[in-house]
Amino acid sequence: MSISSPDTCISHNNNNLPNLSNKSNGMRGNKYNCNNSGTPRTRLERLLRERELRKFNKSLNDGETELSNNDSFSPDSFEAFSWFNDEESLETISANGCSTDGCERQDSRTSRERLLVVANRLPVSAVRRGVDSWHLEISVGGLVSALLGVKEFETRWIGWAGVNVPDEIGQRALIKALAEKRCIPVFLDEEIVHQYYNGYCNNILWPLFHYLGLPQEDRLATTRSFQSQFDAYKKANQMFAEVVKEHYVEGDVVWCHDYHLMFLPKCLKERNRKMKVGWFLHTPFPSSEIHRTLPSRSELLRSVLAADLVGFHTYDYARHFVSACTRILGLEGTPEGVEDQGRLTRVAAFPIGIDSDRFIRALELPQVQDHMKELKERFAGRKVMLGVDRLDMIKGIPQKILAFEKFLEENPNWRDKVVLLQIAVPTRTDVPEYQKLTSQVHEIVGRINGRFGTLTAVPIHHLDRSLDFHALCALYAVTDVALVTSLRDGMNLVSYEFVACQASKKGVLILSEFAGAAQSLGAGAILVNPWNVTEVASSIGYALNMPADEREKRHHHNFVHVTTHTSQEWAATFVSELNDTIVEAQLRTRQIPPPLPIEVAVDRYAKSNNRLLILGFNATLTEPVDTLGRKGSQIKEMEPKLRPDLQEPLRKLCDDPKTTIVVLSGSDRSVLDDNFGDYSMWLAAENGMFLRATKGDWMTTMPENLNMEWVDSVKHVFEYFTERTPRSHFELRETSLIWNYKYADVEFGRLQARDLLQHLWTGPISNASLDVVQGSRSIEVRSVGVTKVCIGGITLLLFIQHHRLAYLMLR
Ligand SMILES: O=P(O)(O)OC[C@H]1O[C@H](O[C@H]2O[C@H](CO)[C@@H](O)[C@H](O)[C@H]2O)[C@H](O)[C@@H](O)[C@@H]1O
Ligand SMILES: O=c1ccn([C@@H]2O[C@H](COP(=O)(O)OP(=O)(O)O)[C@@H](O)[C@H]2O)c(=O)[nH]1
Repeated sequence: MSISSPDTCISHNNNNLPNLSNKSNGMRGNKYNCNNSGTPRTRLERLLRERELRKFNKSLNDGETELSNNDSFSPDSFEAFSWFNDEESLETISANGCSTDGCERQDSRTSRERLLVVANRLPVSAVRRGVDSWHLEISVGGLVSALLGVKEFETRWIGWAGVNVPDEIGQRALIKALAEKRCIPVFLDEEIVHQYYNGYCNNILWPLFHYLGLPQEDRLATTRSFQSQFDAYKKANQMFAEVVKEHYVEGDVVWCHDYHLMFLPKCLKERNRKMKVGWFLHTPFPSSEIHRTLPSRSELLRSVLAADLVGFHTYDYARHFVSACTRILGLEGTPEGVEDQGRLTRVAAFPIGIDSDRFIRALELPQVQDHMKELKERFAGRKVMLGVDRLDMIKGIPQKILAFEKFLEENPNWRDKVVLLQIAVPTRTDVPEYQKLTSQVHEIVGRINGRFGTLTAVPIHHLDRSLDFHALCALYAVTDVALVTSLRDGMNLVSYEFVACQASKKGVLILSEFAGAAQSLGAGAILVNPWNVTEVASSIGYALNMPADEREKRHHHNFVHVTTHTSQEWAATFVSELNDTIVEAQLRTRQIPPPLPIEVAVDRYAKSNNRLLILGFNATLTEPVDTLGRKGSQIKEMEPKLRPDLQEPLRKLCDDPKTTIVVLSGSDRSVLDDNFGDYSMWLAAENGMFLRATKGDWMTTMPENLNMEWVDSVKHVFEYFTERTPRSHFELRETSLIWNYKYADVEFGRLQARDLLQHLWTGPISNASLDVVQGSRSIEVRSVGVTKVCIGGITLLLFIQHHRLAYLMLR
């Protein structure tokens, strides 16, 4: 049993106002930083920050406001989302003749930023009552609970209402009923739900992301149906994208949620590049070794990377995601996120929270007090232990019950003094794995109750149903020990809710170390490995016997965390980070040279009689080819060969008496000779160190006294590392040496590069006049001043002057 660990949520830069210069210089705080502590605490702070951002953005866009259209947005008939929060008694909502107090209530805070939440499940599930009549029930699950606590934004929710509606009358009536709750449905037919939701989402991605692998007995069948399920998944994501497009207003923040919608960021950006798109994963993201097994691994990662900001609950999940992108896609992981050809997708940790006030306030309500009284009377003389979970294999319900059995077995004196209440909310009941789990749990509960029950009492009360909010709050409040034994869990909000309701009782939380919540509530909880039944059983004993002062201390730690890291803050931080990310991307784009105005260039070209075209070689005249890196990762590489489709146009240009062509490259002379030897042009090899007209001989521009004595010793170091780094190689050029690890395992290559540099600095080059240049996957050592800019530039300027040429440089 491990008792408490310090809160590991790392704080980050204090970003009450945008500190853009720092960030764009790569000086942000920790890698994949945990953002809670940097959140503007008050609404005023946040407004100031937003105003500052808008002003800043405006200056970038010559007077256009890009960040949000708060001021111009006029409210429509949608009711504020806060009905979920204000209307505590709301268990079910009748869509016909809406029962809530403010269905038509207009939102007075019209300046709030518009947020489109896109999630597979709407916060309400629809039940048909007639041809055009619907009954709406609140959906159960942490995603819904957390997002309902978000009040800062002008929110609309796009998702599936959990029901098949094949007819138009029914669809129209449901659209209308949901509109009153600011919800917009995506209609998925039965076949799509079967293949996309039950199949790809819940039978493949869900177990995989929770380290459970694919279902064992069905492995072959699953593999066979994989492609059709993935096709349905993509199709469903396209359908979500269509609905977003219909309801999107320029400036909206579009926040996509969870593993159901990994394809959505790509679909949205393809439709509108300027849309502000964030994606947040509510489950763990597994180690890249697990993600690698997924046949559609690359496609899914690339689609998510289309978002501007990608968020996870914990630092670990973010790290796993970045590592999957580097190892599987061969992209560059940076402290900010993932980079692909100059475009950055920001990746960060945003630990979710709950609307703690709502729970604390609820405890004062008379109906909750009544519930509490009933429960206390019912279980008088016994300690109450509580489990609240969806009936899902990730929640470790069998493990929990077996540990309780072991505790009763080993502690006969407790048998009539403790009761375990397990709320097991049915979920995904069409998926066979979930059906099997239900029977398994029922069997274990029956056995234990048969074994330890008496005529008047049973040790386990197991409920296959959900409870309404008030009943749940009462239950949390009267509990002595809450037991969360998830085998893996993105966060687990039940543990937060329990803590919020324990201000007077100060009960104990036993929490799985495999729940995201363990990182934030580890200081006060008893952390356990749910697979270790003996450890969990002894933790139960420890918790039941814990003295009051220890309970109080532990509770205090957790209560402070739960009440300060709320769902409101979580959403505000995510959205504000998304806005910052967009501004930063604009700044970065401004540093990139503007694209060539083709029409102007063509016009000038046509009018001039004496032209010089300076062309780069690698990536300008060559073409990328797919190669396989270590472990099968796909890497785009440039072959040092002129693209076949450019041969003809290049020859025409070279043969034009009014045009002089120079290819300026870092490559050595032989590469340029091989590719361009029979064209009529100029070649500048090794960044201009060597120059020749193809009709003549090579000339060198190398300074006469260039010291090359260092080459042999550097070569030794390079050879040493090449031998020890599979798939790396080095090139010996006339004036430089390059060690290249672009085909090697990215992370190992980087480690080796660091060691190599250390060897160089402490050995062969410590006294030499050399430049060491670190490329993204290479290390180059060359004499001081041997660069494309210095040598190539000087050479070319002399060349231009000599020929009295106007010039255009293409790289
Ligand atoms: O919509 P369902 O298929 O019925 O499932 C319910 C939700 O389960 C998952 O919840 C996760 O989100 C919580 C909040 O971030 C987190 O605390 C928990 O650990 C996760 O399991 C799922 O990710 C949601 O999409 C579902 O709606
Ligand atoms: O009878 C119930 C049981 C649970 N919940 C809610 O379901 C959510 C469960 O979220 P958690 O993050 O613990 O796990 P998830 O089910 O999302 O995987 C919590 O907000 C609970 O309040 C509920 O509304 N009624």
